[in-house]
Amino acid sequence: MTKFADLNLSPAIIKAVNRLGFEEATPIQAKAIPLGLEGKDLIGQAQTGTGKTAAFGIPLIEKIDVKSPHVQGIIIAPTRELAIQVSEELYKIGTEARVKVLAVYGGSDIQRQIRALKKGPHIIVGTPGRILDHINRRTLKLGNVETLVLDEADEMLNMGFIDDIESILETVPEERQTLLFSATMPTPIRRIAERFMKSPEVVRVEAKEMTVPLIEQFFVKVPEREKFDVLARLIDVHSPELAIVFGRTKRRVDELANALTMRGYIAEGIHGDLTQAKRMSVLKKFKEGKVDVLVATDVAARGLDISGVTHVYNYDIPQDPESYVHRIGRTGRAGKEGMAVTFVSPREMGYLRIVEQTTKKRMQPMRPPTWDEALEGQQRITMEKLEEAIKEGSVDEYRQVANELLAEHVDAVTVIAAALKVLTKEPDKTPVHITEERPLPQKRDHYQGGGGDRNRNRRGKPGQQSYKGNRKPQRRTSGRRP
Ligand SMILES: Nc1ncnc2c1ncn2[C@@H]1O[C@H](COP(=O)(O)OP(=O)(O)OP(=O)(O)O)[C@@H](O)[C@H]1O
Ligand SMILES: [Mg+2]
Repeated sequence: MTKFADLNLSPAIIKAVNRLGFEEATPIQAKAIPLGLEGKDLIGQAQTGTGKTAAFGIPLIEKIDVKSPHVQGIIIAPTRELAIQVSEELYKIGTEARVKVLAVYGGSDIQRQIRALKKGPHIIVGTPGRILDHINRRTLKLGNVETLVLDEADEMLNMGFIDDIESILETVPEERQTLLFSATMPTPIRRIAERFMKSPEVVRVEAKEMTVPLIEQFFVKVPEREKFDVLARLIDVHSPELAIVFGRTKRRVDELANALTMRGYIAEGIHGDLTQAKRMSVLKKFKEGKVDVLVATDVAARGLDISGVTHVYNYDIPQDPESYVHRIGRTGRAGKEGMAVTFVSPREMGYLRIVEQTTKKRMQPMRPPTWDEALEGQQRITMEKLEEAIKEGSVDEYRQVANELLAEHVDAVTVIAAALKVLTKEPDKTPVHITEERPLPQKRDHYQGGGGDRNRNRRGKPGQQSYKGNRKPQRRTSGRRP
């Protein structure tokens, strides 16, 4: 275990890190911070939610000369939300050292950003397009940049940002330090990335699996047209504190958010076609717990760090294993537990196996809950709420009516049952419309017909996990839903 105090950091940073409640450095931080301080180029790869932001943020901040008015560090991130989140974390780490951090991203008032840029920020965090825009307007000068970071580098290169990134790099001095971080770094992408770097060191946290062990991973084999009912029942049974549902397309995200709302869940969708203001307000409500279920596309959720996400549902299995890793990594962060459930239509089983081969982790089969089980789940939540109210003991104002009710009805159980019924959100059968999506093109997994697969079939069937899983992540007992 490495303490931050052993990492040769300045007192201002140690103080900030303590204030953030970080007790010791995570493994990627312990490895990357010393190399980063030495000025080495780094490719950092570690599981989701293990503190990569501070792993590049701390050495970056240490090297800033706060007396200079120039931009000395630039971080490029694939989405606006991520740029904001990273700038907030760096601000917290650097506040004691008086390091000024500014986020620049599209969809927000450029004049205001220009004014903020004039105030001499030391570090800029931004999306590729908006950074370039400022470079072209000459409102952002990168001639004094010493450190450049690409957060979620593989995603940015996948998204076709390579030309933008190269244009940005042309304005950054060559003798800079370049840091590149992600939970996944497929080899071809890494080769492209290395073009920007000088004999980079690869810092990787050796782990048996690519995913976090604290995330329990399940799959449910379910035909497309039954998916929505299964999703609703799973949410009833699991009663997540906060849940994220991933859909494959923007239309799917919109339809799912609407359908969930019609069934009485507090759900909202987020994807790239929404205005920046809308995206930010949805995320804010989700973080504050005013929205229980966030429905999202892959891109919208990369890197997002929202505490309290206990469950991730992949309504559609992702096309590539990397997006699976990033999706489920929205839960199980910073040492917390989480559960991930992936829906897979029978024809898509090949994709599931490919995901498992990449992550080196098997998903356990989960049986879809029945309507009765969903009801039972909701009844249990009502009961927990009642127990809590009893424990709190603040029910005196209700004793009078309780006595009246019991005087009128002979059977106390009937009275309580009625009260439970009123309080319970019964599983809803409101018809909803979800456009059917074609399954992904059939893909054969490498092991089909081989020993591994036979083995799995034998194990899979009788040993099926119940819909409840083994461990259930802690649920917020105060329950927000009526
Ligand atoms: N040393 C630490 N001790 C405790 N918590 C930490 C530590 N370092 C970072 N954290 C917290 O852990 C959470 C996850 O960190 P972060 O977002 O940097 O993860 P990440 O590795 O970038 O994940 P992803 O791959 O999803 O982007 C954040 O809330 C962060 O504040
Ligand atoms: Mg990150």
